[in-house]
Amino acid sequence: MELTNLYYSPRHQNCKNRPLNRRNNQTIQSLVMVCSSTYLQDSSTVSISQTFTRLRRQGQVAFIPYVTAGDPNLPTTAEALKVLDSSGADIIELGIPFSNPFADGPVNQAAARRALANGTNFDGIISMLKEVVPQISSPIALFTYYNQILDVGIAEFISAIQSVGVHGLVVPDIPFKDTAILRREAISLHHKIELVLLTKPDSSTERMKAIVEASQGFVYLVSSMGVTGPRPVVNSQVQDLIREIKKATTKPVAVGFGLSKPEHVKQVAEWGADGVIVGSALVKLLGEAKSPKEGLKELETFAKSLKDALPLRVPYELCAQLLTLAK
Ligand SMILES: O=P(O)(O)OC[C@@H](O)[C@@H](O)c1c[nH]c2ccccc12
Repeated sequence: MELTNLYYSPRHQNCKNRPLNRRNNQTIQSLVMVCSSTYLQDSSTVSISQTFTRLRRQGQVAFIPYVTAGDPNLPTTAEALKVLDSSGADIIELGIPFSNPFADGPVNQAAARRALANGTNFDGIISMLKEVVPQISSPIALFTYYNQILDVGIAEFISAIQSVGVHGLVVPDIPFKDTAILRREAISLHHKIELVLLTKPDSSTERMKAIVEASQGFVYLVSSMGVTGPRPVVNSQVQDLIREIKKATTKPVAVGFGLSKPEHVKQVAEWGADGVIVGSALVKLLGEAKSPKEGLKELETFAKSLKDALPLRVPYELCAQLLTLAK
């Protein structure tokens, strides 16, 4: 843990976003270690909301990788989920390949084509998840276009993903009026699926407020207009967008679209994001590698570099204790 990354979390009203003084580092480091270890819970698979609560206590930003199921094949996806889980993923977004992924850029579109070409389908993904979910601690947020749910049937789709322990659902193209139907189906006695909604840079304040109000687990802030895919730099608007959303809700905000380098995720975290979502840059490594084995190795290395780039936040009340102690 790089102590220079220690700074107040912008979450607390009277908190200032400034580095902690570096005096007496040993004391600070040992206290942070003790405090974060007391918070360390058994992170066996818990819900998305609970994951963010744990991370908030530990002063951590969620690393949320995205991969496409079945690319390059389902057995490799099974391994990729385990690799991402052991490389620091806090939540994993898993895409169901679709024939018309209109919100996706070339990398994710190619991944969907490869997955569909090798016969990947919903039933195969469910069977794979049945095996893998018990082996990982990161909750899975399934990513799908709305038509794919309607093709299976809302009740059947929700029941199938609940049965294998999926915790979240991200449906970028669901009409806002239909989200209540999905939320109703997704809450069952035994297992609630959290429906994550997306807000975009061009969402009106009124629409953004309605989205953050209805979103469960976290709010997905799409960082830039257009389709998914690596951007050279992070849209500077994101800092203000995060601030606007945090005026409207205390729910966690995770930023995605275009984040493709460690410095991107660090920047977004320092702007106050509670989570960062990286897809295409990981999908490219996994799906376009010389072999699945090579792809898994590159996935692991890159995922770890992204996780390591995320700053540790020390909750304000802990900062105050640290600073008194360090005097
Ligand atoms: O690929 P990127 O630019 O890193 O963005 C994440 C994105 O892949 C993932 O969240 C996602 C995949 N397909 C989508 C379609 C719409 C919104 C989001 C997505």
